This record gives sequence, structure tokens and C-alpha cells, in this order.
Amino acid sequence: MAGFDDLASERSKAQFDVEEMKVIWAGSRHTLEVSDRISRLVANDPVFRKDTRTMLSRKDLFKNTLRKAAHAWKRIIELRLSEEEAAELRFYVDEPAFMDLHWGMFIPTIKGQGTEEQQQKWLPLAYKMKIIGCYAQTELGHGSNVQGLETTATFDPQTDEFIIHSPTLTSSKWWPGGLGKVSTHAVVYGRLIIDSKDYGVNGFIVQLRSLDDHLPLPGITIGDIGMKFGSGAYNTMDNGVLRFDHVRIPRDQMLMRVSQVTREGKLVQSNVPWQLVYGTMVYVRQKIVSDASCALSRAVCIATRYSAVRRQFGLQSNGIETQVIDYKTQQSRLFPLLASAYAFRFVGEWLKWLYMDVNQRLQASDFSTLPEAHACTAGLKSLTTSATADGIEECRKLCGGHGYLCSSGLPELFAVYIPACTYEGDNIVLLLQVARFLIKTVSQLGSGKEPVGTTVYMGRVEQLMQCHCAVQKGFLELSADLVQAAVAHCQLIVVSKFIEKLQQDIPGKGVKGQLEALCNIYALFILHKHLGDFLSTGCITPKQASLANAQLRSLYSQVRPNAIALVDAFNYTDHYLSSVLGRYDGNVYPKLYEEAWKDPLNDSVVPDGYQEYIQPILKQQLRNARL
Ligand SMILES: CC/C=C\C/C=C\C/C=C\C/C=C\C/C=C\C/C=C\C=C\C(=O)SCCNC(=O)CCNC(=O)[C@H](O)C(C)(C)COP(=O)(O)OP(=O)(O)OC[C@H]1O[C@@H](n2cnc3c(N)ncnc32)[C@H](O)[C@@H]1OP(=O)(O)O
Ligand SMILES: Cc1cc2nc3c(=O)[nH]c(=O)nc-3n(C[C@H](O)[C@H](O)[C@H](O)COP(=O)(O)OP(=O)(O)OC[C@H]3O[C@@H](n4cnc5c(N)ncnc54)[C@H](O)[C@@H]3O)c2cc1C
Repeated sequence: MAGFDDLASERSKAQFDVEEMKVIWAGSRHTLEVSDRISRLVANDPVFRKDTRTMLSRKDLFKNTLRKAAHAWKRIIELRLSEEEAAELRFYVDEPAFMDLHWGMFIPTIKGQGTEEQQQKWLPLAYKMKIIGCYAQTELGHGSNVQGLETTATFDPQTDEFIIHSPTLTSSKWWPGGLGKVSTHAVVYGRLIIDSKDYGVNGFIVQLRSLDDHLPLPGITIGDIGMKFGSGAYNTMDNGVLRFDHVRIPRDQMLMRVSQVTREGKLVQSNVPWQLVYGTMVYVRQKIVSDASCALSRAVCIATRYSAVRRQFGLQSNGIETQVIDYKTQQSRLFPLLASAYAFRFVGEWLKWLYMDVNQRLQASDFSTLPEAHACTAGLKSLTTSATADGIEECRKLCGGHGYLCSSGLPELFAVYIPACTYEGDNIVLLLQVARFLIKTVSQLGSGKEPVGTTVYMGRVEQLMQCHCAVQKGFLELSADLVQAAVAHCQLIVVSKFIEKLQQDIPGKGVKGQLEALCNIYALFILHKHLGDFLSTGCITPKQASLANAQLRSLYSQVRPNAIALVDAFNYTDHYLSSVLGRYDGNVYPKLYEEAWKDPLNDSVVPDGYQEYIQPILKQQLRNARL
């Protein structure tokens, strides 16, 4: 079989130990073992099939999502899976659902912003799935501007309660995942009001639905906000709308790690920075960076395997056409994305360490690295999700017409992924946060602090910041330029962390050499993409730019024989890839043909509606012709 032989031949060319690269990609032998075992468990369970998703109505799609979530929970209990294994199972089920928000936001919020007592009360309920929670911050009128939220939480000293209320239409909670149809509880962000004084935004645990009949509680109006981009995609998630009509909750349901309200209605600030109210967003943003490497690597795996199977033009002496992966234009589009997937994987590993380090410091009342953690998670979430969304679309184009078929897996992957540029913080708004951090950092440079990083990339950031700061105009006036400097700063971090990864012990024949090539491809690709910055800031000369481009082309030739092995190292099952084009066996054409006939439109030879609407036209035309 053409495709199968092509991939087998490609795999025989590998110049490095693929099994060792799998360990590098997974992070450790342990995580490789867990992800391999769990991904195959999911792949072999018919309940978790994904191939019908785009053909179901919204209601059937959602019901099937609930079925999968219940089955996943049942398997977690039956198999006594650890938290790590359960998270892997939810990841490989690969369907946005309320469980993600319950485990990925509701629980981390209680852990990060609740007191010890509140954690002891609510976490056991959440871990045992006795309640299902969501994260209700965004409103119809405000998402980016958290301090602009309008929902109120007014303290009533008569009854020792907070009254939660939606004073305006724009104060309706809007977007929270899991809210629309499933969650029984929410962490609701609202304005703390005591004695008519507004103390800003805090988090409150609010029960939304009865645990008996699941009906909304009194004063609660709740539902789904409607269909979103694509047919399957994120429509498995019940993003919801929620309004409160003077709903009362006990005082002890305000999350009080940051601030406390006493029985007398006095607000007491604890010794932690108020920004911890934003802490869940930092947590999820660092996870989103790792998620970006998964999504991008998935698309690159599909496009790389297909590029090795697809032959077009270029008849060779043996009468066979050329593999499109051999075209330099295909390599110059595909290999930087392959390098980016590895780069984002490693910067995601570092960010996870940074987040854990910040949390450990918080335990010791050391808040010194919180601003850097915020800036890094915000900036890298923005950089990696934008690059990944663009990269998935590029991979679709790299697969030509077949990339546009749902059976390629790429349209669905794109549709599910692209909101990542918006949720957890609009990417531009987050880059502006990085710009603010950079301005502060540059202003402190006079105090003898020296920036660290790779010279050319560091010079680019410094020059971009100096130029902007030297102009001494207002932040808003310069914001479009400052965003440019923020991107440069984040790219510096990605390159630096890739270089640091290479300084670690990297076992396996040829593994380090391949990673060095990918690191250089990422660094030189970004340099080429932003050549204007590097030249205008004098960081490199035109001659150096030309040499860099030549080196980039040479690196593509170095990666070419290893490309299939480098994507095999992601260790994705065909079930997870969900792509006829990205199959491990390369058996593309027969499977494309087979998939086509599964479409419901082919259930009948003559389509419904033909006799009713089209045949009369033809008959009428025939009658006219005889007249
Ligand atoms: C579906 C699965 C879901 C979850 C699963 C989790 C993990 C799974 C794995 C991967 C994830 C993949 C996909 C899923 C993830 C998510 C999708 C599903 C759900 C999505 C949820 C949401 O979208 S939740 C809502 C997100 N909303 C935002 O991000 C709002 C963005 N806006 C803001 O953050 C703020 O408004 C602002 C920072 C823009 C402005 O803040 P503001 O206070 O108004 O003003 P500033 O002066 O700028 O800031 C004041 C000072 O505070 C500092 N600051 C700001 N933010 C932070 C922070 N987060 N941490 C620490 N410090 C912060 C700022 O620097 C200022 O400090 P100064 O010293 O300069 O004064
Ligand atoms: C799929 C999905 C799932 C979500 N899940 C949740 C959830 O579970 N819980 C939750 O609370 N929220 C959730 N959200 C909401 C999400 O967090 C917000 O949509 C996001 O924070 C962006 O805010 P916004 O929609 O108000 O956009 P806006 O901020 O209104 O952005 C609109 C435009 O204005 C620009 N803009 C805004 N402010 C500035 C500024 N200061 N300077 C320059 N430009 C600016 C933006 O860059 C953008 O181009 C979800 C959203 C999506 C799409």
C-alpha cells in the first residue's frame, strides 16, 4: 500500500531514538506510561467514539457529552484512577465539557481563594462529585474588564448574609462553561458592598440548582447562551447565562483567603496581595500553554504524515510522483510549526514550575515573584494560543482539499481550539499586561538590574522598549507598539527555555541533536518572521539576516529525514488524532473513500427533496422543449 510503505520508509530513516524522544515529549517515563495507557484505554472504549460529533443535533450532541462524562466518571471510580490518571482520561476523551470547568476552575478557585475551613467544607463535596461547579466571572457587559463587573454581593448584617443580585441586563453572567445546563454551584464574582460602600470584586460560592430535582433555585434565571462556532466543536459545552434576583447566601460563602467580612460587617484584608482574587486565571493560563503544545502537535502530526503520503507532480525516474514533504515551500511552512510544538512544550514545562514555585512562596508569604508569574502566564498564553490557532489553520492548508474534510480532523480541531485566543483573557489585553510589566522592569533597570536572555533576542526587546519609553507618550497612545515589545519579550522567553532544556541531560542516540535543530529552527524562524524588528533595532545586520535564512534552509534539510519520527514521538493514538490523513499506518486513500460513504447524505441514492423541488423543474423544462 502506497501510504503505508511511504511511512514505513520514512520511519526507517530516523536518525535518533524515537522511544527516548517520547520520554522527552511526555516529560518523564512515568508520564509517558500513564498517558500511553490511558490514551489506549479511551481509544478502545466505544462510548468515547468521536466520529459522529459533527453529525448530531445540538441536543443529541450534548446528551452524548453527558453520557461520555458519566461513563468517564464510572471508569475513574471502577479503575480507582489517581487524580493524574483521571485528568489524562478527561484529556483523551477530548471533548470540552462541564467536567473541565469543575476540575479545571471551580476546584482550583476554592483551593486558591478559600480559607482552610472553606476548603474543608467544599472540596470533599466537589471531589466526590456531590456538587458540580463552574467559574462565573464574565458578564454580558464585561469580560476583559474584571473591575467593571456589575453583579453585586451586598452584606446584610441583620441576617448575616450576602444578597447576590444582577442589577442590569449587562450584569447577567454570560459565557461560564458548565453553567447553562449542568452546574449545581458556581464561584460567582461580584462587587462586595458593605454599608453602601463598594469594595471591589470578590468570589462567592452560590448554589444555582436543587440537588434533588436540578431545577433552578428561587431568584435564579439560568440557561445556555446558544450555538457557537462550528457544528460539533465547543457546542458540547453548555456555556451559560445566569441572572440573580436578590439571592441570599450565608456570609461564610464569600471566599475569604484574601479578604474577610466579620459578623459585624467589617472588611479585614489578610496579608496576601488582593491580586490572588485573580489567581485561578494564572493557574489556567499556565495550563493553556501546555494545551497549546498538544493542539499544535496534533495538527502538525496530521499534516506531516499526510505530507509524506501525498505525492503530487515531479515525476521521478522511477515513475513515481514527488512526496509533497520534499518541496521546500512545504518544509518552510510545516517545520517551523513542528519546532514551535516542541518549543511550547518546553516553555509550558517551565511555566508549570514557575506557577508551583509562586505557590510555594505564597505559603511562606513571599509575594515577590507574583508580578512575573502574572506577566509570564499572560504573555505566554497569548503568544502560544495565537501561534497555535494560526498553526492549525496552516496545517489544514498544508493538506490541500482533503484538509477541509471533517474526516481530516483539522476543521474540528480548529473550531474547538480558536476560542483559546479569547477565553482566559483576550490575547491583546494580556499582552498589554506584559507591556505594563516591561515598562516597570525597564524603569528599574537604572537600579543596576541587568536583563537576562539570548543576546539578539534580548537586544530586540530592550531596543523596542527603549524606543517606546523614550518617546514618553501615554501608554494608550503607544499600546500598539508596546504589544510588539511584549510579543518580543515572550518569544525571548520561549527561545531561552528551549536553550535551557538543551542544557539538561538528554539521553538517547541523536535525540539532543534533533532538539538542537528544532530549537535553531524556532529561533531563526521567529527572527526571519520579525526581521524588521531585528534590523531596525540594529540587533543584526542585513548580511547576518541573509546567513540566518540560509542556515534555516539547511536545518530544514536536516529535519526532513526525521520528520515522521519526530511526530511519532508525540505518541498519539489514531483515536486521539481522529484523522484519516494522520493515521499511523498512512492508509489514507482507502479510508478517505470509506469515510465518505458513512455520511448520512449517502443513505439514499436519490436525496430527500429531489422529487419535491428539482424534478419538477426538469420536467417543466422538458415540456417547454416539446412545445
Ligand atoms: C475547558 C477546560 C477548562 C479548564 C480546564 C483547565 C485546564 C485544562 C487544560 C488546559 C486548558 C485548556 C482549555 C480550557 C481553558 C479555559 C477555557 C474554559 C474556560 C474559560 C474561562 C474563562 O475565560 S474565565 C474568565 C477569564 N477572564 C479574564 O481572563 C479576564 C481578563 N482581565 C483581567 O485579568 C484583568 O481585568 C486585567 C488584568 C486585564 C486588568 O486588571 P485590573 O485589576 O482591572 O487592572 P490592572 O491595573 O491592569 O491590574 C491591577 C494590578 O493587578 C495585577 N494583576 C492583574 N492580573 C493579575 C493576575 N492574574 N495575577 C496577579 N496580578 C495581576 C496587575 O499587574 C496590576 O499590578 P500593579 O502592581 O501593576 O498595580
Ligand atoms: C469558549 C469560551 C469559554 C469561556 N468560558 C468562560 C468561563 O468558564 N468563565 C468565565 O467567566 N468566562 C468565560 N469566557 C469568557 C471569556 O473569559 C471572555 O470572553 C474573555 O475574557 C474576553 O472578554 P470579552 O469577551 O469581554 O472581550 P472584550 O474585552 O470585550 O474584547 C473585545 C475586543 O476589545 C479589545 N479590548 C478590550 N479591552 C481593551 C483594552 N483595554 N485595550 C485594547 N483593546 C481592548 C479586545 O482586544 C478585543 O479585540 C469564555 C469565553 C469563550 C469564548
